[in-house]
Amino acid sequence: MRCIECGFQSELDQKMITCPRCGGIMEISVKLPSSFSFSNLRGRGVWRYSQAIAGNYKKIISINEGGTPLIRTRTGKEVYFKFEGANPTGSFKDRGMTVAISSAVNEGYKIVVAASTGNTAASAAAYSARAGLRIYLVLPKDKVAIGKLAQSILYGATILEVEGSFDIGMKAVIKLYKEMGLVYPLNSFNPWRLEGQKTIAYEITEEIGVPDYVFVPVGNAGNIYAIWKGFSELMNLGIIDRIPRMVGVQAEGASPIAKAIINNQEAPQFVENPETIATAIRIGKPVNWKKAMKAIKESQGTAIYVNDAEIMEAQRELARTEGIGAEPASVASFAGYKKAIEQGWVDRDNKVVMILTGHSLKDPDSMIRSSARRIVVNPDHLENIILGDLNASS
Ligand SMILES: Cc1ncc(COP(=O)(O)O)c(C=O)c1O
Ligand SMILES: N[C@@H](CCOP(=O)(O)O)C(=O)O
Repeated sequence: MRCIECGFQSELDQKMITCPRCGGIMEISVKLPSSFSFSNLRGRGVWRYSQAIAGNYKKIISINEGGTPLIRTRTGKEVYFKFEGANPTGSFKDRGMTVAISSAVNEGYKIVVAASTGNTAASAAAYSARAGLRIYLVLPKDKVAIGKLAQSILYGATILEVEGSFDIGMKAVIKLYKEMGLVYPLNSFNPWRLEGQKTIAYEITEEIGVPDYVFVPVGNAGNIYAIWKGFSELMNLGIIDRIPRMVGVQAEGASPIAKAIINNQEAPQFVENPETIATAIRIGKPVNWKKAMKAIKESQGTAIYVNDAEIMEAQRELARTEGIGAEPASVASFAGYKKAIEQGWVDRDNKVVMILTGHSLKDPDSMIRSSARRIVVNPDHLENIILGDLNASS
């Protein structure tokens, strides 16, 4: 393990979450066994890749996460959507949560905590329930999509609401963890969680080989790093000979990393009051910014931002042309891809994967805002509507 801030190094230690020397964010290095081969793996989902997941797990808390569909666009091009909405609680967070909660259980913790814009909360609450752990969730008051809040309530979490943005809750959780060793933190500054999320890269590689580009929505910025880490591990072992360019996509009103990359700055300027319709990525101070920028730079990728109108248009287009329902933050990847095509730095013939991070049902309000054809009818004469349409189109 190595601290990304001060360079402190340690043997793998599953109790270690932040740097014991400076409190910074830790990276976990994994050397896959030289015998690693996709053809020898058994089972499906995250734990199919257990040889690659750092740590010891006497007991695994799983709800059969991962193994999500990689859906090819109906245009027939080599363009794919990795639909993370198909995870047990409807987002990619479940991949990380199975590993983080299993670590918490194996290390003897009884209480877990997370700050969240909603998806981490729902996932953490479900896995805590399955593990029999007590969970506290710190949420930005009135800023969490209704489906996610409903999930957290259903799974029995204690919900602590704070005024202001997610970043305030995130800071409070880090402080709580550092000052009160009793609680296990489930956010993505916990590097063990990212060990689960990196399996997205393993699944993509096993199914279609190496894409040219992977588009990832970026909020707290752990996932883009985790996916890059997965590809890097496979390349270090010689299973693949290159890694895809990682493209981070942020919402314009919450885009510190994208702006830093675009403006060629070493570090982002944090956003005090992030605003976007994509509440899941309404984050102004991403804790993993260093890891995300490393992933982008080392993969020779880039970052881009999209505005709320582009996000909502992408959500509609994805649903109405591909039949895939994803929440606003999720479709930032598709909105980013469309922009990259428009700007001409991605070609329609490139092999591309867009990560659709969460299910549309998470945020019903966003779907209801879409233009809809809703007609009050006489139930005895439904045919009038259809015949009228046929006449109009002939
Ligand atoms: C649906 C969704 N997409 C994307 C993200 C961004 O992921 P990350 O925080 O790992 O950048 C989140 C949460 O942050 C999310 O809930
Ligand atoms: N969108 C996230 C924000 C927290 O991210 P995390 O990956 O650090 O837990 C959420 O769903 O809460």
